[in-house]
Amino acid sequence: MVKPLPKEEGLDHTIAWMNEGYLFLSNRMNQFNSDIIETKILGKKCIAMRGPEAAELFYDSSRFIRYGALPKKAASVIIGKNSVFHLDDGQHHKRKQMLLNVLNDEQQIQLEQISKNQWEIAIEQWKQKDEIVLLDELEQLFTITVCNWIGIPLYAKNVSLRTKDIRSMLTAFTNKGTNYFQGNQAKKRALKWISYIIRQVRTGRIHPKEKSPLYQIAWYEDSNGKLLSIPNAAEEVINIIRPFVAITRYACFSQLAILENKQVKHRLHKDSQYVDWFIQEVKRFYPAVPFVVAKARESFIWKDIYFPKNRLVLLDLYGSNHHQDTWEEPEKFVPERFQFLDKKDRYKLIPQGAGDLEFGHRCAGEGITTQMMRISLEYLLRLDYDVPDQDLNYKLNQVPAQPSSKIRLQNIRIKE
Ligand code: HEM
Repeated sequence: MVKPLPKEEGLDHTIAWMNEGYLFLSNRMNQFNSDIIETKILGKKCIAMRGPEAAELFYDSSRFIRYGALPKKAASVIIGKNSVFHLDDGQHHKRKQMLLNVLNDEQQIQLEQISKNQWEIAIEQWKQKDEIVLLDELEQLFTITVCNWIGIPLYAKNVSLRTKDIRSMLTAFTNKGTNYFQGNQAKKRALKWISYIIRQVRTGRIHPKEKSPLYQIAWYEDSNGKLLSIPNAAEEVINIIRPFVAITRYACFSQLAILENKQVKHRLHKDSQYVDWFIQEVKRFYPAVPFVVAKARESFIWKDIYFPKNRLVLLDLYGSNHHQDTWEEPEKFVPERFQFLDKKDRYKLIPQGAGDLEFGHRCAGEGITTQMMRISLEYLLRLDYDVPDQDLNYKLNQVPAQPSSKIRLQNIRIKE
């Protein structure tokens, strides 16, 4: 027997979604006491679901495809029209392989060194200032690091503009979409910039190191043996730069977690196992990507629910990471909970997607995100500073979320 899906009254719920942000889906699921509901956003009917079983279904590529799932506006500003996010089956697998190769262990070692050098330089500058705004400083630090690592020349005079453009892309849908125009302009500038660099590589005017991300993407051939078009190659480069700079939010939230949970600092200094749990808890607890979208490949029935062909399906990432059936006291920040989580479980902790890394759409940068969070923690823990009065709250209806004050720190000095 097919069950009807609980759904809220009303023609369309886009406004409610903009008002409620990360909580939009959970609010309705809690209200209907159901982990699967129907809703309508941007005029499209969607099935929304949460929890580990839903994640397992969502990442079953025999059931779902990505092509055409994201609305065009979001697709063009956030991730580009022909990027890996939209590909399915063999084409997806081949492109994902290339990206995973770009982000391999050897590259991560290079990245570690570049990142640490940039942290040392930044801290020397912070020591000279009365006050820093941590998020702003980190955005610049991460922009320089990622460009350096990818192999993109970045001149000092352009650092502020490039950093600002990446921030505008990240926040294009913040403030109920009013930042969209800025985000779109920034994306166009970034595409022009990176397209120029790809052209320079292909015409032999720039010689990036053979294994560098820039080299690999510029010379990548698709399944038909053709090089990616220049805009498409530029999109894939931007799809590394943009999420890399997004890690700054996690770095700031780590700092917030330390400020708000005084007991964790001591253990972070002493216990590397605890550092792992802490990073996982930051990723679980604090908001990043609210949900992911796919489209039903064919009609099917799951748990007596009918999924029609082409129906949009949303997996609630934030709601899954805060679901009380999966997590004990989910609204408390408790790193120790991760000592009990089976590391092989691919469907419970899902801030960066779930399932298989190679064959599914799970985030290609998960390892790098953890690595950068660990380095950020290591350096921030070496510092002493004063924390002036400020608004450290973050809003769950602002996507992506960040502490309101962006974390102001004063009188920075290195610990004795
Ligand atoms: C703040 C840190 C990050 C968060 C919260 C995050 C989150 C996500 C999410 C939710 C997805 C989509 C999964 C899906 O569509 O089912 C994704 C995919 C992806 N991410 Fe990340 N990500 C982060 C950092 C990174 C970094 C640092 C990189 C690269 C250096 C990266 C590269 C990618 C790529 C290439 C994909 C597409 C994978 C595919 O479609 O197969 N991400 N990420």
